[in-house]
Amino acid sequence: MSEYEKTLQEETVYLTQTIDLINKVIAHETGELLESRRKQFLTSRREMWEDTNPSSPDFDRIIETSQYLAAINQDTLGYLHTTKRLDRYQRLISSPYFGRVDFTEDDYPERERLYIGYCSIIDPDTREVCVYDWRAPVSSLFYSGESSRAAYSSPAGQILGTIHLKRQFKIVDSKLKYYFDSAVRITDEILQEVLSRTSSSKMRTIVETIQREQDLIIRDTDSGLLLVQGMAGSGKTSVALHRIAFLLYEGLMSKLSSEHVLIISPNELFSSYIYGVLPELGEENVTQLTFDEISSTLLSEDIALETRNEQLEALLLGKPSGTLFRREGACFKGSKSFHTILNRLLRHYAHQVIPFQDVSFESKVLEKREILKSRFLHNPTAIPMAKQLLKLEKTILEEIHPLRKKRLGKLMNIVERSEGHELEIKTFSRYLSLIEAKQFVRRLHQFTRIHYLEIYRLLFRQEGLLRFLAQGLELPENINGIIAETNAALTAGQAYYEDCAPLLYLKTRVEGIRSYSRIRHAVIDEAQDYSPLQYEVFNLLFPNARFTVLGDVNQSLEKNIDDTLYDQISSILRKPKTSKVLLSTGYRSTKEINAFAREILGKDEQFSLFDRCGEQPSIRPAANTGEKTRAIILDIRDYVSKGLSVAVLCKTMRDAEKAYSQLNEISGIRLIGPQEEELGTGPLILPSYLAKGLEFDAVIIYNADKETYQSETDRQILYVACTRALHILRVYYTGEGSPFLPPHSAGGFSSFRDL
Ligand SMILES: Nc1ncnc2c1ncn2[C@@H]1O[C@H](COP(=O)(O)OP(=O)(O)OP(=O)(O)O)[C@@H](O)[C@H]1O
Repeated sequence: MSEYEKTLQEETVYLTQTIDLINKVIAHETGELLESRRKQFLTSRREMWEDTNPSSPDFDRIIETSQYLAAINQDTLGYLHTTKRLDRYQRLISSPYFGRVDFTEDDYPERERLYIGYCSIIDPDTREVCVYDWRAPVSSLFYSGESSRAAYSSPAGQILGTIHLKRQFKIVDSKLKYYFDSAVRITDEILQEVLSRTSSSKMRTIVETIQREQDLIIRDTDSGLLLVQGMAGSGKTSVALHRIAFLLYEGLMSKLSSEHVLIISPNELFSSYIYGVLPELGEENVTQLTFDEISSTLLSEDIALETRNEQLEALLLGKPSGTLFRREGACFKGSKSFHTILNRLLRHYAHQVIPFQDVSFESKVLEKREILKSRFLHNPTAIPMAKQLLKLEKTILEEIHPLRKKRLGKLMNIVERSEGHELEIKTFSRYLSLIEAKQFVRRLHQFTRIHYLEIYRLLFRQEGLLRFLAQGLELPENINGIIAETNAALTAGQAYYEDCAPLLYLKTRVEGIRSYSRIRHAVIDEAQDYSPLQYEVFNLLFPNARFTVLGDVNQSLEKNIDDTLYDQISSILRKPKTSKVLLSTGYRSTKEINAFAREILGKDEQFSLFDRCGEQPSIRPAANTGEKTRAIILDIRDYVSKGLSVAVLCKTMRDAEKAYSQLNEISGIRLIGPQEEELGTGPLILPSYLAKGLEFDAVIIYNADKETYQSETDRQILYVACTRALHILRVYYTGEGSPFLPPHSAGGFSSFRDL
């Protein structure tokens, strides 16, 4: 028997013991715990019905019943918690762990064998840990370490020691298929195997093959702001989700739970794509919101909003020169300069625009306008403007309340003396008093009621105001056009997507929004899609949160940005400890696809290519649309027959609709638009911006011609589209190809004509 077979046998014995143990735990929990929880739960219910009369209107009884209800809720939660845990154990039986580390702690002679799995398994009799949760401090030894000397942080401090072995297992249906050993670094073999699988419409967990640089991000607990720049497919989203699972596990002590965590996601398709990951990691799902959803919740009562997808369609359609003005406007309204202008606008509004007036009652001045204004402006407690004015209003109304009573007496005298109301002196006097009060309140509201939307409108409506507030700042070349166009849209009751952030900023500053103050950790994925002003909004909306911000400056769709983005984010979010990490290995695509995408980008980026080889991407010029359509149909049918997921990616929705009209004879093919929330199965046609963050076994670029992909931002869109492919990439065009496509000969990429 070889050494390998001997070890395999030994490990099989440990596996059998572990499975027996899981069965013992299940039996223990089912038999004793579950039964006692069930009994407890039934007893509480029975007691409630016997001891109380729930239909009684008696107040004491209601309190009594609610106490019972609280107890029942507690018992129900306990019962559900146990059934959930049992569910997890049942699933663990098929694969209880995936790794092992042998470690000797300094000053202790014993060599410990630590098995690592999705969750801890503890012997209920001996309390011995047989499998450690991958998030436990000691499990970090499995993922980290370049040398045999290693350390992990425990509640008691740093534990130093020596790693003797790292072993990875492939266990399927409770059977040990094989294992790999390495001295210090977990090997690539299992990662190779995982990455060569076909994709599905749902994201998978990566617990078994988390790489060292990813693990450092997942386990970072110090940073108030963690910034991650990572190339396409480097695992940013996966790492973000595993980090949430880790923080929730860690947070058991600090009471961080799923309702305190929020993911800002690029669109609903993406949200549904990642929806299953946290439950698979044994955690509750956390709230996911798109920027559109935040805007809609907070602004849509006041104004009709353009969505991000609508904005992208408008920007991407047509020639870049045709949309220059809109692009300039969008860039300006998201800029740091515009943030300064908004701050100046608020100050200007408070000092110059709010029409403070003398408050008089019965022709006697009670409050001078100068005094009111100065009380408002010298407000040491940073209460938002609108709230402060409401406070002022309340004080004034309280002040005139006794005066109104006196005034009613006077009015009654007047009415009594006048003719025609002898029989209704009291009623008529009250009526007159009410009219006077209404007039008074209306006058008061002229300076105590302000609205963020009016403030924003003023910026574009009042001639010269924006230029006045922009003194010392650089304005876009087409500023007059931008002002006129924005004014027209706002007057028509519409806001462009790029106006949503300024409106949210003003609303939050003016009214003070508390809706998201419970959030203690915010994860922002696709960080490059947000402007500096949007980050200012995040900062205001989530004042109590730490942030994990992940992005790729090369995947911006409508603007050119660079690494300085992260410096800007850091200076906006201003957290005590900020860390920046780079992920430079792409795991999604084959080496060939990654190399192809890198050529499209044309930058000398520090990418390292993970060594998973596959078919060369092929560039396929076609003589005409008919030839192209026939070739694509053949491709799709071939991939579908092999069980691969396929996406035809176009630049815009309009292009996608055209492609669909030509390819709709393929059975089950679907056109995915912005309203779609699920990817489902079967071949798909969609614009690249909706495919952001997603992946497919085979990607077909529908029309990579010179006309469609010509600007620098088009280059990035093409890069995003190509990097969605795991195994196969085919790029079609008619006419002249985009200048960004790698030359066939240089890249060694096969061409349709050469085949
Ligand atoms: N350590 C890993 N082990 C196994 N698979 C991994 C690992 N890291 C990443 N992957 C896989 O690589 C693919 C890309 O991951 P992910 O979507 O998280 O990357 P990303 O950086 O967010 O990509 P993009 O920026 O292109 O949206 C996924 O299929 C993911 O499962």
